[in-house]
Amino acid sequence: MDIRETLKDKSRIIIKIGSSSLTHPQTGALDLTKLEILIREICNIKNMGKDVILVSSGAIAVGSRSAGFQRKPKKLEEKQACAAIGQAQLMMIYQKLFAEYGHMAAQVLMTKNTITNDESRRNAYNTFQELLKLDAIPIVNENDTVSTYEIQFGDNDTLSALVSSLVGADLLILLSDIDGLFTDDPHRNPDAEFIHVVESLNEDLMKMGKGTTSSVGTGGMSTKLSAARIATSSGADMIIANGKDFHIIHKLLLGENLGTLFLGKKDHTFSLEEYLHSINK
Ligand SMILES: Nc1ncnc2c1ncn2[C@@H]1O[C@H](COP(=O)(O)OP(=O)(O)O)[C@@H](O)[C@H]1O
Ligand SMILES: N[C@@H](CCC(=O)OP(=O)(O)O)C(=O)O
Repeated sequence: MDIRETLKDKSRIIIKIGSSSLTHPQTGALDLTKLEILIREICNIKNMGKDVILVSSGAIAVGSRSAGFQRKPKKLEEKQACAAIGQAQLMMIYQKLFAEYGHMAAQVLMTKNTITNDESRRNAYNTFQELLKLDAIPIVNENDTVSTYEIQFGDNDTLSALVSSLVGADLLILLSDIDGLFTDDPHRNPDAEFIHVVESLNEDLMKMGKGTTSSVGTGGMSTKLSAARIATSSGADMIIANGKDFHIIHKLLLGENLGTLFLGKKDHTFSLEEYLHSINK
């Protein structure tokens, strides 16, 4: 059987959208046409009886545009203020659009502490389980406004993989401004070649992921590959695909050969506890 065929059977799906996929490149303002499509795609997955969690970036990009910044703010307190403005705007739009299709959006803001502290992690786990039981669509972002080092070191690629591991998702989809993983950053190296499937993430592959040149993105490909390591070793498949047209979501779930597919490990080698121990050392 084609490995992509198995994507039809996924039942707990995390979708991560990067800032660059939510905003107009010329102005940085939200692309409302694209958002309408995103919400329809997600509601349709819910209507199939599957669980969906959306990890949405964009708070700083949207807030900084509203606050009149010409480019991504550099100072920490500026980013935090912009995140506060932008997150509220994003949630207002998500609430409205999901409600139009009869679905409930729920905001979950997390910090690194939510994952590293045993009690907070258990709380977060219980909340996710309950939200999914209630058929709500959790919309996750880092709590950028209050968590200083999150903004400096944090990125939603890693966060989405940790959420994927926490809730036992079977598929993580990262939608970005690029078709998937190339052998090198194609914006800098025109000879870079596209990689369709990654069966095992070795060190050579990890080195292919470079940072970002985008004016709104944060992690680039390197954080997406770290996310792939976490997600696949907790048993989930992961796809990096282009978020320029969100119709790609149902195409991926029908098994179309789009994006880079990272195959989940069958032996579930990832331990959230061990990972937390390693980042706290
Ligand atoms: N090996 C690679 N393959 C593909 N893209 C790469 C690679 N290395 C670095 N990149 C860069 O990563 C960018 C995507 O990351 P980013 O800008 O953070 O987007 P997002 O906001 O979607 O998270 C691409 O536009 C590309 O320039
Ligand atoms: N939490 C931040 C985004 C962090 C992040 O990883 O951004 P991106 O590289 O656009 O996915 C925000 O909402 O602005």
